[in-house]
Formats: sequence, structure tokens, C-alpha cells
Amino acid sequence: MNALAATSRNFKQAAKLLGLDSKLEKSLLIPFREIKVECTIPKDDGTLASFVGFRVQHDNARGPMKGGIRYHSEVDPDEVNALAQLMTWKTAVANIPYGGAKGGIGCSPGDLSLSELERLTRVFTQKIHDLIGVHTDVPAPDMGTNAQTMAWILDEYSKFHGYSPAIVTGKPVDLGGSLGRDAATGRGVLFATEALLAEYGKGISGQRFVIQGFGNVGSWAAQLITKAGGKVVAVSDVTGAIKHSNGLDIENLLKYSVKNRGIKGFSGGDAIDSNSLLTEDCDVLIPAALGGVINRENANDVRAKFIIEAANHPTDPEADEILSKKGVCILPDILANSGGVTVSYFEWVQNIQGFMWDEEKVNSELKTYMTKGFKHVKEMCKTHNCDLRMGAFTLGVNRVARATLLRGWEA
Ligand SMILES: NC(=O)C1=CN([C@@H]2O[C@H](COP(=O)(O)OP(=O)(O)OC[C@H]3O[C@@H](n4cnc5c(N)ncnc54)[C@H](O)[C@@H]3O)[C@@H](O)[C@H]2O)C=CC1
Ligand SMILES: O=C(O)CCC(=O)C(=O)O
Repeated sequence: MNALAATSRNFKQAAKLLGLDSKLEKSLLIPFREIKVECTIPKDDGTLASFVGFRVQHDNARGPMKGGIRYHSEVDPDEVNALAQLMTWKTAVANIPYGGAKGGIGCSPGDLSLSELERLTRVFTQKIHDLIGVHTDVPAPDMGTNAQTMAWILDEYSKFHGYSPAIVTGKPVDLGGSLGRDAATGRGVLFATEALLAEYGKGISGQRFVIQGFGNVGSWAAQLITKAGGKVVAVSDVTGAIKHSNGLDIENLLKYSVKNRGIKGFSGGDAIDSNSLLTEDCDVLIPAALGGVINRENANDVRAKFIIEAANHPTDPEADEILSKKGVCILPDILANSGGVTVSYFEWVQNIQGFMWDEEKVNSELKTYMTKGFKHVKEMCKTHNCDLRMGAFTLGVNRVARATLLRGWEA
């Protein structure tokens, strides 16, 4: 099932549980605005290369639209649409004053030089600068983009609108980025996992984790879980997968992967087939890369007892049903990975106030938001007698629906 069909299906199920009016349901599903732009750049060798960039602004009932920008070869309009919709429900679950948006450019960032990436980012910003804004739509990093990408957007946007650090979050600390944003999604994953395991009388310590993806989210999650006493027994990235039943040395794996642009060839474990990573024996599985990776093809073979969705929409609805029958507990993306956008919110607040927080305050506020989010989701599970995914969807959709009704429609 494609990402948009899957996300819309979850939304519709939540709308049904909430008894939403059908016209309101329809209006919440349709994106506010979909932008598609052509981005042509000269390559370093003088030839031209053309790419297509997207920004989908899904909903702004609760505040400025917010969401990352992805650079990946598989970026397509349906996927960006689904990811924008997920951002709307995610910001509502986190209870931060934002709506949802997402952007992307269909490209392979690993095949572009730094200066080509800079030109591409600047051209994309030129094409969308009058449709984003500090109080309308605030981009951030996602797969294939990082703090440097945000710095280029900030600089290009500021040429048109004057110096505007709050136009993006996840930017370098030297340009007004927040301390703790880099680690925030992984740290939020840790806090959410702790909250979930505590329900089962368990802690991080002693649990065996498998993590798919070793980029920003996966590598931070791995480091923080290890520090908290968990054992990361297998990891994969786009270059390969590696396993060590006594726990991988994450610090050395990170050093190796930075130096070698991937984990392939790391000698501190056994190489395994990337396709088998998700079905490795473990207590907790953390997909932290692409969407749709847990599906009807492999769901039956998943051996984890818990799945923490650090990636966006890693689990297909068909897999959801299979896993539920197997008794696997899934902490859904719109709660599990909301730490990133939550600290993005803290960054935006700091930029607007012109006052920087120390890292301790960022991390402790993040813990408060993640713990509250988990508690509110559990309350919705009780009210609607549903699983955590529907608990999170009903919480998010209900908050957005209430804001929409309160604002009303122009006569
Ligand atoms: N960066 C952030 O703050 C947030 C990211 N997310 C989600 O987390 C996921 C990961 O994002 P980032 O870590 O930021 O991206 P990233 O670009 O920093 O890292 C992505 C990782 O996934 C790996 N990967 C790509 N294809 C793979 C494959 N076929 N098999 C295994 N690994 C593969 C890459 O090698 C890399 O290690 C995405 O789904 C993103 O939407 C969600 C919330 C916030
Ligand atoms: O930090 C943000 O604004 C958005 C992060 C993001 O794209 C996501 O949560 O999927």
C-alpha cells in the first residue's frame, strides 16, 4: 500500500472512532496547498541537471505549518503528501502550536557534490521562498538533509526577506540552532521507549535492540540506548547490515561510519543480509530509515516484542494487522519520533524570543513533552478501546478538528 493510502486509511479509521462529521473529515484530509517546482542547476562539470522539488502544506488550523525537507531518489508527490499529513497529526499529538507540512527533492544526495547540493538547495528556496515564512511554514531537516542544508535555506530566504533565523529549524547552533536539536529525535525515541517499557514493568537496561538506519535518528537512538544500558545487537544502513549478539560497540561503529560513509566493512560484528535485519531476534525493533519497510511480506517473521517507529510510516496497515494478531506492541511514528519537531519548536521559540536555552533545559522540556504525549495517547486508547496507533491518531485528529471548528469557515 502506498504511503498516502496508508496514512489516509489510518486517518479515516480515527475519524470514524471520533464520529467526525463527514464534511469536516473531507476537509481535514485535503492538503491546504501542494507546491511542485522545477530545479535546474549547473553541475560541477558544466552540464545541466534538473530535479523536481515539492512542498506540501497540509494544515494550519493549530499554527504555522512545520515539517522537514527530504532529499532522496524515491521522493514523490504522494509520499510528500502523506508525510505532510503525518506532520499535522504529529504536532497535535506533541501539543505544540503548529500544523503540518513536508518537502522533498527527488535526487540522490550521495551522488551530488557539496557545491551541487548547495546550488540545488538555493534554487529550491528561490522557488518557494514566498510560500514559506516564520509564521506560515517552517522547514527542517529530514532524510538526506542536515543542519548545513538549513543554513543554505536560511541564507537564501534572508536575501529576499531580511535576516530570518526562525525560517528554519535544525540549523547550526552558530546560526541560532538549538542545543540538543541534532540528538532530539533519537532522544525522544529513548524517552518514548522508556515510557512504553515501563508499562510492562521493563526498562531499557538489558533489552536487546535492532535498529534500521544509522543516520541522524538511528545513530543518536543507538548511542542513547547504549548509554541507558540497552544492547544494540544489529544495525543497518544503505551500505549494509551488521550484527553482534553481545551488543555492537556503537561509539566505534559511529566513528567508522563517518569515516567510511557507511557501516559496511566494520570489523566489530558479523555482516548480515540487510533484508533479514527486521526479522532478527531482539526485544525492541527500531526502524529509523525508510517508510513501508514492515509489510505483509515480512510482518509474520518479525521476532521483536516491541516496535518503536523512529522512521515515518515504516509499518504498512496490512502489517499492523498481522503484528497485532501476533501480540507485537507498536509505538507509532507520530508519537515515537515527535522529539525532533518538539525541539524544533523550542528552537523557533528561542529564535523569536532572541534568548538561547542551555541543553539541560532543552532535554528536560523534551522529556516532559514526550511523557505527556505518551500519557495522552494512552488515555485515548482507553476512551476508544484501541491500540497505540489509533490512540495517537484520535488524539491528533481530535485536536486539529477542534481548532478547525473553533476557527470556523468564511461565510
Ligand atoms: N531527522 C529528524 O529529525 C527526523 C527524522 N524522522 C524520520 O526518521 C527517518 C530517518 O531520518 P534521518 O535519520 O534524519 O535521515 P538520515 O538521512 O540522517 O539517515 C537515514 C539513514 O537511513 C539509511 N538508509 C537509507 N536507505 C536504507 C535502506 N534501504 N536500508 C537501511 N537503511 C537505509 C541511510 O543509510 C542512513 O543511515 C526518516 O523516516 C525520517 O523521516 C522523523 C522525525 C524527525
Ligand atoms: O523538526 C521538524 O520541524 C520536522 C521534523 C520532521 O520532518 C518529522 O518529524 O518528520
